Amino acid sequence: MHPILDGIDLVAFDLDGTLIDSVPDLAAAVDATLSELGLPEAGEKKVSLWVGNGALKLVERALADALGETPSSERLALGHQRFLYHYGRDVGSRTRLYPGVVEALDALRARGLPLALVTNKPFAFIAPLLEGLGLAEHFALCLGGDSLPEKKPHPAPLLHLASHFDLAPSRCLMVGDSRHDIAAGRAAGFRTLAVPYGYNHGEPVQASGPDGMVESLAELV
Ligand SMILES: O=C(O)COP(=O)(O)O
Ligand SMILES: [Mg+2]
Repeated sequence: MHPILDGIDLVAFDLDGTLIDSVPDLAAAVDATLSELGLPEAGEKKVSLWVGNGALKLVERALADALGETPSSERLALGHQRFLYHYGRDVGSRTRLYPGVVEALDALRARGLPLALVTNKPFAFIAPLLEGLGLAEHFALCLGGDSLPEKKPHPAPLLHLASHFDLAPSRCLMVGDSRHDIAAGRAAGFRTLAVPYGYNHGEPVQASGPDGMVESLAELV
């Protein structure tokens, strides 16, 4: 086991960019939304830079880029609604697990460590995605970006987890791909571990100062 797990009793994982490469499906839904609104499509490269703060922010960034200005609240509300519709129609057909994810989750579970999922993605998309990937049974608790009044980088979802499992935050580890995961983890008093292969607005996640880094989750176990 990786030394970062010493003294850890709960491992919380981010989803997009950490466990799954979800940008192909996110970009398809963003592009379907933009086309419907008569705007040019964005493509996967741009969408990968906008992921990380939930669906509403993703749509706001896409509309601002296409329009060259901040979208009106009416246009944003419509875009958000259309994005949720398009993403919900096909949440996972092009989404893939990153290498090492299944081995890591299986090995941690075999050691009796409870696993949690803390994503900024809307809660409604979590179950269909996990089911499609064969991970429906792996997590003792899942929180989405709309499960609580605050989302990452706010510490509230992580503090909720620690208290749900009756653990001191210092016995919990947050594993993620973006500065929002590391900031939330640090603010909650969790240990933090970053992966470099996901989405962090085009910046290296090392810059946010995680307690550890692994190239692949397989290194955890
Ligand atoms: O939905 C997002 O913007 C990002 O989701 P994540 O928190 O699982 O990376
Ligand atoms: Mg992420």
